[in-house]
Amino acid sequence: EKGSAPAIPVDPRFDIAYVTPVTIGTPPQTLYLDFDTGSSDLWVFSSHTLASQVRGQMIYSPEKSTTAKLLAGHTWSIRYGDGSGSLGNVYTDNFTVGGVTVTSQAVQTAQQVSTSFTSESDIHGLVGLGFSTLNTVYPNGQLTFFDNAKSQLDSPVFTADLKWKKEGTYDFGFIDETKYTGEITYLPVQTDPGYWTFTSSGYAVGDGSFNQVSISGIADTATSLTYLPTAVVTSYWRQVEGAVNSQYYGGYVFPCSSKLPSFTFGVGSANITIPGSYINYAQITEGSPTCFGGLQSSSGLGINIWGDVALKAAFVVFNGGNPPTIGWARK
Ligand SMILES: Cc1nn(C)c(C)c1CC(=O)Nc1ccccn1
Repeated sequence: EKGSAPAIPVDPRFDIAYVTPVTIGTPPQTLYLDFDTGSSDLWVFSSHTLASQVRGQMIYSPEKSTTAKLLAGHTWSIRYGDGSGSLGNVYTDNFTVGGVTVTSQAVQTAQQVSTSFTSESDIHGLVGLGFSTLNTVYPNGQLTFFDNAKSQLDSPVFTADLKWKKEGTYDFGFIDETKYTGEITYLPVQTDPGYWTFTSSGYAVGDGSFNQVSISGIADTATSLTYLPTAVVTSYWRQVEGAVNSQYYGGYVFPCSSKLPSFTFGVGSANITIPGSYINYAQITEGSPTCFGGLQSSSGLGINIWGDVALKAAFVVFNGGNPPTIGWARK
């Protein structure tokens, strides 16, 4: 079995996130969810979510699904690294993405969500694609959609082909050779504590020399920006006239009129180049001449994060085989 589903940019002015249509239950209820390789909970806005915290999101109503079953005595509560979070109860139900159906998927219904989720009406929940060890359901942790689907997939993989301000795809169970150029370079994955953690072999700014330095970080499809060590990020922004690391805005900002250099990162003996345009993330406010950078320092996060700004420059294979590996190709 294999499947394909679109990764649609939320607010194509700047790619805050990407959402993918899924159906849950019988008859099928459609929601648009943010697929997240940086977490492992599948949670949705629901008929249980506090009305004051719902603002236009589609919701899943288990009481309207003949195949929904309450997972009695189970609750969940998740806190993301950016401080956002949600919590609630758990059902199992039929869950379909791009034609691939898992018949008894744990669907975590939100009773409460934090303000950043309430304010993003285009995101109706998350599908965790990290390792199931990170799942927060208590007292028994639940499996991700990918872990449940793996055995029925032609190959135990999924791929991310995210695009700059355009619709991309998530493929499940196969590798689409038409989606990339050259070869895929596979790297080992550290699965503890449960992220897709890999080590990049270095970086270059623009057409500058390559700095061979190991950078261990997570591939995170639900994080908009890319957060790397301060030394790397300062050497990048030093090349941009007028760029400053603003306490006020919480990161590097620069004149929107700047022509940004590209950023190249090593994957084994190969490399991926992020065009400068992808690193011009957004104006700080509508119409402002000051823009916020897509490449920011990871100091204070305790982890380096290869978020959408980096991922959208590549074709990425999340290989759930034994052992798991992560594949990178140019496109
Ligand atoms: C900003 C940040 N710090 N740390 C440690 C991490 C892991 C992040 C990224 C993050 O929180 N991503 C996120 C937020 C909401 C929903 C899904 N993913």
